[in-house]
Amino acid sequence: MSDTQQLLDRTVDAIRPLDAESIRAAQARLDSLTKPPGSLGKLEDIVKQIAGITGELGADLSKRAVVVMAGDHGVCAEGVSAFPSEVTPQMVLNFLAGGAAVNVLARQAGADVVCVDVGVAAAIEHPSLVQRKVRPGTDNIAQGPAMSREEALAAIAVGIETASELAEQGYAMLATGEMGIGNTTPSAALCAALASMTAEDAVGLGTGIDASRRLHKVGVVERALTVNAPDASDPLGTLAKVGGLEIAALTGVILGAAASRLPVLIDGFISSAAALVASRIAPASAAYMIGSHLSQEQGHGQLLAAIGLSPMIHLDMRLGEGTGAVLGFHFVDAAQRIVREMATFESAGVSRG
Ligand SMILES: Cc1cc2ncn([C@H]3O[C@H](COP(=O)(O)O)[C@@H](O)[C@H]3O)c2cc1C
Ligand SMILES: O=C(O)c1cccnc1
Repeated sequence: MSDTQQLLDRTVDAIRPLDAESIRAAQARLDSLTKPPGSLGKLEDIVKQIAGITGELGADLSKRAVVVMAGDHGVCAEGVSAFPSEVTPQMVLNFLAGGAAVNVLARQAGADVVCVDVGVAAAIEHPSLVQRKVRPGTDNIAQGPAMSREEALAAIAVGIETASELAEQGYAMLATGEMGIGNTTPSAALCAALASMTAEDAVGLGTGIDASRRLHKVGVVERALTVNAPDASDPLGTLAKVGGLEIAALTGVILGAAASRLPVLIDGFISSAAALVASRIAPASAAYMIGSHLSQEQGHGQLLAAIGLSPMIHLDMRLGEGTGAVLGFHFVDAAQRIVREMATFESAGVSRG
């Protein structure tokens, strides 16, 4: 068995269920606070989930990072995006210079941005770029597999190692982000292959194609499914056939975060496709995921539902990069602050119903 397969198997084995006793203690604490039971809605769910993950109530999650995985897509040759592949390395340099939307929103949320080249088609030189290129872009999924099974495992390993290194450095919470022109196409193919969605349901406008180009993109996804015949009972093989390098690496980040008992905020359509693969490889990993926003990308709602996630915010965003996920950090902070600072019925002298 290959080293990367062993790393994946070890990581999956290390993912434990959440701590039921800590969840019970969080529920009891929440019910003692000066509010009708359950009235803080999803904030209460987050408090319980974080307690179950960390084993403590109101844990300090201030050291956090968004991992931006970058890779290119052979399927861009089919004309599925409004932008050319050159934008992928150009945006990577923008991330490294601190000028992209995710950098601004990460600063707002006190998060570091970690940018990893796992499969950009061009060579990028920058001292802050994590160089982990598995191969320079995928092959065209409309004609054959995106990559080999071994390459998919290698990209997953990059993500697992990134998450476990961040955990060792004391990061307490992660978010997923990506950059890869064309990547809404393999993401839609993964939805169709693993979540029983039709290509028509799963394909959206991505960076802003028009309605007729979207119909063409639906046909490209259908061709990718016919040509590759992915098997839903083999999520790794499906990822290799119709996925992408940055998607595979994000699958690894999510599995690695779960194995290290770190909460992981899931961004938009592409990150959620990676989360879908993670949940199919290791169902226990879903308990460590926190849905962030509902992307405008068609199919994101159905995709989140297939993983069992529900979004916290609806801001009509459709960018990716991790922008929605880092905004989600603010709501996790708010939830943790509630459980740390709110008065109880007893301490405030408020009568219970
Ligand atoms: C300037 C620019 C910045 C971006 N940041 C994220 N994306 C987003 O758009 C791409 C997916 O859409 P499609 O499948 O239609 O190509 C991904 O790179 C995603 O991260 C961007 C796209 C552009 C053009
Ligand atoms: O939801 C996303 O992640 C998304 C949607 C459109 C384009 N890029 C990313």
